[in-house]
Amino acid sequence: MSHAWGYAPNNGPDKWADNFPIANGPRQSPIDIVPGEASYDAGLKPLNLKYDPSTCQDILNNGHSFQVTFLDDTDNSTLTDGPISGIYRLKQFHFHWGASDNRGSEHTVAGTKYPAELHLVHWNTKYPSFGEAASKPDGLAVVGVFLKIGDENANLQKLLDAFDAIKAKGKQTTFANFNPATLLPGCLDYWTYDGSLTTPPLLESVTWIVCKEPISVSSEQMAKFRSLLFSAEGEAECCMVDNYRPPQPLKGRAVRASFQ
Ligand SMILES: NS(=O)(=O)c1ccc(C(=O)NCC(=O)NCCc2c[nH]cn2)cc1
Ligand SMILES: [Cu+2]
Ligand SMILES: [Zn+2]
Repeated sequence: MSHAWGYAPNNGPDKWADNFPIANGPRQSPIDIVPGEASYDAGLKPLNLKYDPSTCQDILNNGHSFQVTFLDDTDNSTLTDGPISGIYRLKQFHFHWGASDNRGSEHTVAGTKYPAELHLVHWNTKYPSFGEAASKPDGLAVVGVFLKIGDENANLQKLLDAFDAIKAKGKQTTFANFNPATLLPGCLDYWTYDGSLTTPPLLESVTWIVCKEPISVSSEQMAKFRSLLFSAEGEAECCMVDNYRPPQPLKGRAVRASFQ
């Protein structure tokens, strides 16, 4: 799928409003999460994530991230409870990362940037499909998990081992029996707020659920993320790095915490 938008100076986040005016909308993502300004909500339930590895389909380089896509025609891999009502199905997960370890996440915590951020994308089954749900205010729920430099992450390594087959934009390969739950932190305390997709079309349909606890990634593993390309085969090679949108104005939104 070809795009005009990207992360370069000529087509990056500061230019997206030209073709997607919602970029300046009232509920844009990501945001800077300020823990001291989040309000504890005792009514928030624990996250209930139930993933079936057999729904894992393939891994692809879509030209702005790499994505693992799931079969979403059954309720085998779902998100329930947490801040949402009803059943949301897992569609895909992907990451955002930086050119160096000091940046890369989309959400920030009191101004702190992490080297990468995982997004697990789910859609509300009250709607017939992901595409339909993506245009509804309660259509999507994305679980965000920060990556922090530390021990090598063996579960993450399973993804990185597939990178040689998806180095360039448009490359895709079968990727079976991966359990995304292995990428979740031990503690599922979270912040939640109403937001949007962080890439065009920037639709304001996302209930964001950002985990407080990061997972680990080694610096060598981060270097492997940066070996992917924004460019397609035959094009001038352009490393896939800094594929993150910076924090957007809160515009009066409340950020709730599931923990005290
Ligand atoms: N970062 S994030 O807020 O979690 C997020 C951003 C975009 C999408 C999305 O779904 N984006 C449109 C779309 O329909 N994507 C499929 C077609 C496509 C375009 N480019 C690659 N695949 C999903 C999650
Ligand atoms: Cu795309
Ligand atoms: Zn994302």
